[in-house]
Amino acid sequence: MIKIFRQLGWFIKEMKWRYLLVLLMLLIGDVFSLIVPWITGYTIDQMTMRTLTGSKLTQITIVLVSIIVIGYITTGIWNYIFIQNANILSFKVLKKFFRHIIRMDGKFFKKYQTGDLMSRATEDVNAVSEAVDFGFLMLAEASLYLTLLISSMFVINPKISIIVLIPILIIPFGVDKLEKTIEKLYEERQQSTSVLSNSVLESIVGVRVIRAYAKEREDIEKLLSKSQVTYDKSIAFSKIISLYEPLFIGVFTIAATLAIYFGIMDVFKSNMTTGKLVTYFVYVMMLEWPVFALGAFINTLQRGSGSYERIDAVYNEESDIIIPENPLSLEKIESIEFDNYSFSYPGSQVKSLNSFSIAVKTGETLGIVGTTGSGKTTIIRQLLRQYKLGEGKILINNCGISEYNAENIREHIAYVPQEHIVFSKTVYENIRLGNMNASREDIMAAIEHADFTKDIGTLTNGLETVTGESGVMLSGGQKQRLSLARAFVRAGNVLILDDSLSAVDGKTEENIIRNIAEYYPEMIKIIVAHRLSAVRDANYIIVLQEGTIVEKGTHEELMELRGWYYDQFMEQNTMTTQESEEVE
Ligand SMILES: Nc1ncnc2c1ncn2[C@@H]1O[C@H](COP(=O)(O)OP(=O)(O)OP(=O)(O)O)[C@@H](O)[C@H]1O
Repeated sequence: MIKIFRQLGWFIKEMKWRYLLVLLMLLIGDVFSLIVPWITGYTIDQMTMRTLTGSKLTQITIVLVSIIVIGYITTGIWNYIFIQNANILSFKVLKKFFRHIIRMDGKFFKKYQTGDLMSRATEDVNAVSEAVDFGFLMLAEASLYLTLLISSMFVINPKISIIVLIPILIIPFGVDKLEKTIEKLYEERQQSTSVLSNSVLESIVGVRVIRAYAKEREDIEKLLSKSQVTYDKSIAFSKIISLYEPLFIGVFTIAATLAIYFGIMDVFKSNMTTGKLVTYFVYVMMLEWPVFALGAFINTLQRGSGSYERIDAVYNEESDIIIPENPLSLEKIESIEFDNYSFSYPGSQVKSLNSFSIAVKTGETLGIVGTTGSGKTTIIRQLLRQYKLGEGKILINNCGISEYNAENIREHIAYVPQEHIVFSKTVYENIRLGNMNASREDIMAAIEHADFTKDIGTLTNGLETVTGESGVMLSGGQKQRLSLARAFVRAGNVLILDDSLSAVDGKTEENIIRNIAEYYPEMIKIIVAHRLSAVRDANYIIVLQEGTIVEKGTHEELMELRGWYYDQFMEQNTMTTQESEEVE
């Protein structure tokens, strides 16, 4: 339980003045609320002694009204500060969370799936902020109120107060017994929630494929079984949590019974006035709230602590991409070289790149072709520093790639990935993401170079058309050209197309390749393709098989070799000729 204070110590320290103000407000509110029973007892004694005058009654009424007003103001202030604190903490935790995951590498995203990260960023962050809001409030309220109440009770009757305190001492033992079980059950519940979130996300994203393959029933059953696990875990957690309430209520009832019994005995023995007994009774009744608050706070803080651990686990994940202490500054990428480079993905024994060597410099085009799964995308991922480095060297401007900051390298690269990421924004905003400083003219030119202009006219609102979630409003070819236009506005030194022309027809591909050569002559171009026409004019073409370069040269040289490239080219050409004959 103390763990949460260690975990959130940094926040409490940052917000110490706010917390002190809250404590002051609570103290004022609590002291004033204790005066009410005291005044009640005093008034009863005045009445029984027949000394209560009209002016005394007016004074008493004024004091009581003032107490209500002060209580209202102090409660308003601490409430406001607590809610604000919770919001500030959520914001800070989320900011750190996103900053951290955005820097993570491929290994991290293999370990933490999207649904899991979403559940940590929502449910767990809420539980932590609830701990700061409701949990800390309960703690402050319970400890302050209990101290004040018990002290006031001691002032009235120390003997009975000692007897009342005895059952309250039972609480820490009960809490200690329950704590470990609660911690375990909470972690299990959160874990199953993460698994469920992930499945729900997968089903929503893949709903079209599920329908197309008539897998609705199987998918619903899969989701139901995961929901059942989460339900069972939640019930087990709630059961143990519900043990808290009887513990605290039981303690309170014992304390109240003892107070009533011994209090009446003392009045019979004339050790206490009736008014004092009434005040004492009210104080005992008032014990119920802080005793309950103590239970609620332990419960909330424990959940907050468990959730903080789940968030902290993400914070503690370190990227394999080491940031150099004194990175070299990269103004422009002029050359890229892989020298005898080998790489295996984390946890894999297979070499996805094997003794791979190639060099390309400003103005040149490198074409990468080969069988599927031969390592083409892996080369790009290594250049973009998405995974740890392998053996051998990758040189940028003749210096080791690890001597630069990964972000600095990426700044100069305009990259069109295989999977097109389109955000639910307008077409214009989607393209502008490539370069937020790009002018409208730059964007229009990029659209033209991506051969996308003719499509804009067919969209409902032209450039202002909202693409819908993941670009549902666009065809596959349109998404590809939108991604291309985004890369063209980037104004980097390196253009990487990872099979980015696969969804466009031959004519459009030809236009785009011609535009790249004409408008971006200074860039280093790396084109990964299955259709060989996309790399035909490249300065170097490499053919990959199982991570190894098996053929290398210009189009003409490779055709002379009569190897894989030649066979593939002939096959693709025959298919294209047949297709055009069929059209005719
Ligand atoms: N994250 C990963 N973890 C482990 N192995 C991976 C990972 N990504 C790719 N691989 C493996 O590395 C090899 C090369 O994959 P890569 O994506 O580079 O192939 P590719 O040539 O681009 O294929 P395609 O033409 O189908 O896009 C494949 O055997 C693949 O299964």
